[in-house]
Amino acid sequence: MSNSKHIHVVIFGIGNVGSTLIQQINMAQSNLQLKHQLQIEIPIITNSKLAFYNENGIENSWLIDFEKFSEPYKIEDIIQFIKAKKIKNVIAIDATASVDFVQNYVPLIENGFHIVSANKVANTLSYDFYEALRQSLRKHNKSFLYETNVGAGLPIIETIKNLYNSGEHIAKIRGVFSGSLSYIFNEYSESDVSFSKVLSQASKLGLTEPDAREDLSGNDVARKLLILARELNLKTEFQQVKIESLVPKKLNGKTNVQQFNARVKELDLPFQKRKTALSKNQVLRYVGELDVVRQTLEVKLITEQKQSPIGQLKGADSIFEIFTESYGEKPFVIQGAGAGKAVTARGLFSDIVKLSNSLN
Ligand SMILES: NC(=O)C1=CN([C@@H]2O[C@H](COP(=O)(O)OP(=O)(O)OC[C@H]3O[C@@H](n4cnc5c(N)ncnc54)[C@H](O)[C@@H]3O)[C@@H](O)[C@H]2O)C=CC1
Ligand SMILES: N[C@@H](CC=O)C(=O)O
Repeated sequence: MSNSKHIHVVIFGIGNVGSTLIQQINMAQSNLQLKHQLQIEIPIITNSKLAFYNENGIENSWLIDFEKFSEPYKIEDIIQFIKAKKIKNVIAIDATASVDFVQNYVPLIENGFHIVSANKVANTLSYDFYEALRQSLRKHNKSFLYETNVGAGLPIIETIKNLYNSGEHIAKIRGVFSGSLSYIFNEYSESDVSFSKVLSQASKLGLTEPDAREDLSGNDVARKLLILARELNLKTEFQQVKIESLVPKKLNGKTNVQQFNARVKELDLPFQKRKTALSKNQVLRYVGELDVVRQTLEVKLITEQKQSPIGQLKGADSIFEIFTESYGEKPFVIQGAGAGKAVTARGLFSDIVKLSNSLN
């Protein structure tokens, strides 16, 4: 036990992904110890308002402990606790979808935290923010891993980075980038169930964003495209992504999530019309395309032949077709579950282990 490396993980956001990560870490302890001489402790867990602290690491009773003993917090309280208890090797996990939370990244980095994030927001704000974050990481010698930002647990970002760093010329990345939209259109195209019902199933399975309009508006796919573009050193902004939104204007903007959910049946008729217009061999798919040569990014709903690789997708699978110089006309393809709490939490866990291996 004494030779183990101790890693401390502070989890922000204990929803679908965050709570599954806690379960996966708890279940993997003896294996991590045996194979990697690694002990991962979780001294703090939080939701948007409350934090629960245990300097020795939360226990299996964490859910009840959180309900009973959590208290309101500010980010300074978290930093202060870690400092006061002299806790080293600390990784902040962002398992929120919060725009506000990413403003904490730089203060966390300045106070010794590494970051592992499932939240796409930090990588998709302005390019100035993107750069400032990386400057802070370099200055404080800290790491920021975010493999789950694109394709959940699939190794997309690392693959793209490795290809790019080895000088491979990537011309285009095309595919179905969203697990939830994949599930929605795979199910909807094949079944007689209404669009709103399929959407609600996707949400119950933990596939959608906390606000499903983030998926339906195309914003979530646009973010993924932008993240990949920036990995390829394109200084692109979110506003440059051409987006086809599937949310009618009247349900966007002025309605909140609850109001949208209450009126979601209004989506049924327009989607039924699109479905009726399909021939027997066609399906609907929401695709993204990053054309690196032209520097264009576009996300849209298309009609696809059932027999094509994109047309054949099942479940919540994503597919990424990567066109490069060495692979020629035939793309290099990565396919698999592109959303879901278990695969996403596993992706975060892999980032934690990867980062831990680089720490002393
Ligand atoms: N569910 C999935 O399949 C995938 C999710 N992701 C990303 O993972 C993140 C989490 O997704 P889910 O767990 O499905 O969402 P969720 O809605 O189930 O959980 C989000 C949690 O974040 C908490 N939260 C919100 N604002 C916060 C703040 N300022 N500080 C601390 N906690 C805050 C909420 O209270 C909630 O506990 C999102 O960014 C999502 O895009 C990424 C890949 C796949
Ligand atoms: N809503 C997203 C979740 C993961 O990023 C998706 O469906 O891909």
